[in-house]
Amino acid sequence: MDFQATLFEPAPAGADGPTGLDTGRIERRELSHGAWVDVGRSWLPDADEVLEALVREVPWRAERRQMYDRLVDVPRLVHTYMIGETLPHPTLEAARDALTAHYAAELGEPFRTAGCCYYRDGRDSVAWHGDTIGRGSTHDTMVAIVSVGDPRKLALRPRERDEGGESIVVTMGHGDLVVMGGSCQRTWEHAVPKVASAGPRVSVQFRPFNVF
Ligand SMILES: O=C(O)CCC(=O)C(=O)O
Ligand SMILES: [Fe+2]
Repeated sequence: MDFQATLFEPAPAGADGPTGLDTGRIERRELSHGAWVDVGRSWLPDADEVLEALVREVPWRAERRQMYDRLVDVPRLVHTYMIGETLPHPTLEAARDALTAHYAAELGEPFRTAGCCYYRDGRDSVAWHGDTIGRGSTHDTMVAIVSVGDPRKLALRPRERDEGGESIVVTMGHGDLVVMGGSCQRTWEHAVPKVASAGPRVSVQFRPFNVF
């Protein structure tokens, strides 16, 4: 099931004004177990330029992981900008800072790192997981994702599925913002499933210190 616009509570109007990075347009959906997800459609300005800069300038790395007795390719390219590193487009830095300001009261700390994933086509994906390395496994936190390029689905499901909680899907389109918050990383899992056909998509995940 896709998100209906009507399922979202309008967020309190922000003081950010009508220009780009308007955090007043972000809408929240409460999930179970104290998890929630915020969505801002077409939120990121300069999305075409940002996509181009990301594809061109990020030092993309292919990873391989041990799977039982064999090494398998991780089906996407990755790179993480650590604290203090310059991001490949100024709009990404402006976005991170706007998100830090918007969520300051609720999050209590800035977004610091920027994880980048490059999904080259529909075969690239990320399997079900929570971002539970570091404090996300024990504390409420946030992971803010901006998505550029072809739309892909972010699927979310409660970790304990015997309680009847069904999974939901948020389509992440070009320039969209999706923030997973509250207990989402430890009580829910998320995935970007493979699809029959898709063009390139890059996601940038802003995280606080010690959340991965
Ligand atoms: O690409 C995305 O939007 C999600 C990526 C993700 O879940 C992760 O890197 O932890
Ligand atoms: Fe994740």
